[in-house]
Amino acid sequence: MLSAVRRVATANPASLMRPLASMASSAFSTSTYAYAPINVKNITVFGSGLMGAGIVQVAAQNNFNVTMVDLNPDALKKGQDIITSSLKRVAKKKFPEDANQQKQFIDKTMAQIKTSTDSEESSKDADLIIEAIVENLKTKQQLFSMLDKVAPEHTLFCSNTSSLPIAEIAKATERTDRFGGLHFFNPVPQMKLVEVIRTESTSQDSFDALVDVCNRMKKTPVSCKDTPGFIVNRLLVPYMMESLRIVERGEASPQDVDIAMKLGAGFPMGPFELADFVGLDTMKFIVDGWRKEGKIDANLVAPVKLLDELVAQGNLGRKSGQGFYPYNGVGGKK
Ligand SMILES: CCCCCCCCCCCCC[C@H](O)CC(=O)SCCNC(=O)CCNC(=O)[C@H](O)C(C)(C)COP(=O)(O)OP(=O)(O)OC[C@H]1O[C@@H](n2cnc3c(N)ncnc32)[C@H](O)[C@@H]1OP(=O)(O)O
Ligand SMILES: NC(=O)c1ccc[n+]([C@@H]2O[C@H](COP(=O)([O-])OP(=O)(O)OC[C@H]3O[C@@H](n4cnc5c(N)ncnc54)[C@H](O)[C@@H]3O)[C@@H](O)[C@H]2O)c1
Repeated sequence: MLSAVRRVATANPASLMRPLASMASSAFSTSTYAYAPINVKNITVFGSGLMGAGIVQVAAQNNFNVTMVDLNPDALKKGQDIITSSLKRVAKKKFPEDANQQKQFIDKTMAQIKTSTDSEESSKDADLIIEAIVENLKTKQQLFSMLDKVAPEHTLFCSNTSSLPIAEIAKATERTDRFGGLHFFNPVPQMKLVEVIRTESTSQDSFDALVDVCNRMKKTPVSCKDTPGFIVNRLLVPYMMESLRIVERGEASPQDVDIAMKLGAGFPMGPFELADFVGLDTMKFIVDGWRKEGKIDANLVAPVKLLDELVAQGNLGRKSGQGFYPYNGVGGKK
């Protein structure tokens, strides 16, 4: 086994997944598809917020037919604004001297995207449904339980959850073999990584189809078991919580902690800038959820007043204009 792992470790990322996937299958049930493996073309994304909008954009940029669903037209408009603002940056890089080409690129990408508040209508032609709604287990379970009754039998279901057990979300459906996790990173258009999570019920064909979608989105997929925080967040949560405690103990300011981690550890953002970027509400959902679940050292996720107070005041970071730092209307730092 070890020599096999060493052998694949030198392979390029795309092929790395297949050997890992086959090795991983020894740790998971290899129940075969009840339905023919599918070539995903139509993707429906639930949630048009920070992450849902980014996932929709990247899918549309890579020629998937995409439907973006949220609760109301205002939320959908916010998602569309996130996408157009990002596409302008991407277009300027792709066609630096050609405003006409930039406009064509943006218009073509936006034409691939449908928006809707009708969950049932938006699911009936989906090959893959990706959920990126609020980080709340009950809400996610309610959504998938409803979708399981209206989506085609072959449709794959995925959650973009940062911290919730995929198996817990999946158990609200009758398609646990066609259910996995696709954990994208923020900002989705810029971050190459996607964590592909399989539960003990995810079939090999479903897992392979999800890896294929990541590759077609020009992402670099890694495989992980359905464990708290998967890979990145399992390491990120303790680091960010200890950053909070450094400030809570009066040992350093958020600004100096951020500067220290950027200049001392080479991070692109310090922990407080990152928390404002991700959203303090999402952060609190994650930490409170892990404390309740009790699967990791309770000290790592003990409550910190500073975070709880900011969220209680509605200071959620960039998305609300104020978090650890103040922001102007478009989410940039003042
Ligand atoms: C302290 C509180 C503790 C609370 C405790 C709770 C703990 C919980 C922790 C878990 C959180 C989990 C969240 C989630 O599950 C997992 C994640 O997503 S973690 C976040 C991962 N992302 C990052 O770490 C981002 C790090 N930051 C960066 O990479 C960069 O800062 C940036 C965001 C890319 C911005 O880069 P800058 O250099 O600052 O600014 P630029 O504007 O120049 O951008 C650089 C480059 O990127 C392109 N770009 C940026 N944003 C976009 C976009 N939205 N769309 C398209 N392109 C974008 C930009 O055009 C530039 O391109 P270039 O010119 O360089 O080619
Ligand atoms: N923010 C990040 O950096 C980040 C990164 C990776 C993963 N995630 C995960 O992605 C998910 C979304 O996070 P976000 O930051 O995009 O949140 P967000 O608050 O920006 O967006 C959530 C969206 O979901 C919508 N929504 C809520 N309930 C819904 C429902 N029943 N049907 C349809 N839409 C619904 C909301 O209206 C909102 O527009 C969470 O599970 C989070 O853990 C977040």
